[in-house]
Amino acid sequence: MSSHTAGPRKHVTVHELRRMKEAGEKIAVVTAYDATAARLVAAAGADVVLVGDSLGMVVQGHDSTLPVTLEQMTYHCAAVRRGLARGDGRAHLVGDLSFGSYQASPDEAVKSAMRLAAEGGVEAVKLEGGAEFGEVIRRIVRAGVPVMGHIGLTPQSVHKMGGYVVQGKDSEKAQQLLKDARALEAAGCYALVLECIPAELARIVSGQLRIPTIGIGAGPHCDGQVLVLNDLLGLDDAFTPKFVKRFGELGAAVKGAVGAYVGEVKARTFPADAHSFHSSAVRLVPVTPENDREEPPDAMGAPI
Ligand SMILES: Nc1nc(=O)c2c([nH]1)NC[C@@H]1CN(c3ccc(C(=O)N[C@@H](CCC(=O)O)C(=O)O)cc3)CN21
Ligand SMILES: CC(C)C(=O)C(=O)O
Ligand SMILES: [Mg+2]
Repeated sequence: MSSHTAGPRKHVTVHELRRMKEAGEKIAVVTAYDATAARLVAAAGADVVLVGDSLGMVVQGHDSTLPVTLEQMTYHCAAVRRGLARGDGRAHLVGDLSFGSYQASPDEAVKSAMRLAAEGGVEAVKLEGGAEFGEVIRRIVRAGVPVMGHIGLTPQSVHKMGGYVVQGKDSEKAQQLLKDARALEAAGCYALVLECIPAELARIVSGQLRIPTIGIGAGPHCDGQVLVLNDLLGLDDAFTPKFVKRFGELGAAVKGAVGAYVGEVKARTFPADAHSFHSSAVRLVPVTPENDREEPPDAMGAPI
């Protein structure tokens, strides 16, 4: 039944994602920003790895995704691609187009998408926006790069939305969102992220589209789900929106492990002999005027 426990590890393509929707198999998407994380999430069975521009907040410490550049997205995508290359090659890799890299003109959007594919090694790009991006999407797809759409709460428009708030709550906004979803499918998107919208609306959108919907804060009726890796690992106590479930408490685990290391360094129990290198030849190092001096005493005043 579940394809990640047994069977061939064939690469997840845009066609495979469509097949999964038709077969009613849920799609699991998770972010990664570096090679180590990519290797771990792929080994855990994620179908799709997303290099999200959320790295601006998670990795760079900004309070929005707006400062992230295409250069930086390319760098992180390439690192994730190299991490995936060390695994079984099953996961599908998508990278976010950064703010400012696709909005000004279709020509610039095509160039940005091609750079992320060529240098970053992604097989698809994701961009935020509704029907107004139809032309941009058509042009990128025509250039050979699959496009994942993203509507609802679109973090690159945080100032337009007036904050990170749930979208599509009244029937007029819900109607508009459904129209956008249809337009994005018609423009050639192969999948669509629905972020922070009512579960009832996400259910209707998912039922009306033939392309898979990937929800984050969009309820259980989407064809797949996406979460930021750091959020699902429980690495950050400060970021706790309603849609995040912590599947681990790695923040506490990290503090525990690093605290133990610090304690052992202070107590002189680390490094032990097992972690040290030895060479009997070193005693034969000739004593010269330069190295013939007493070792400094340690802080306790004892000779080392
Ligand atoms: N670590 C991380 N996880 C993410 O999911 C994420 C990022 N960063 N950065 C980019 C965007 C920003 N995102 C956000 C940020 C905050 C809320 C938030 O505070 N939502 C409120 C909703 C309030 C309301 O409208 O009722 C919540 O309580 O969930 C939602 C999405 C999602 N993305
Ligand atoms: C949360 C997902 C959908 C995203 O766009 C990101 O991580 O940047
Ligand atoms: Mg993003």
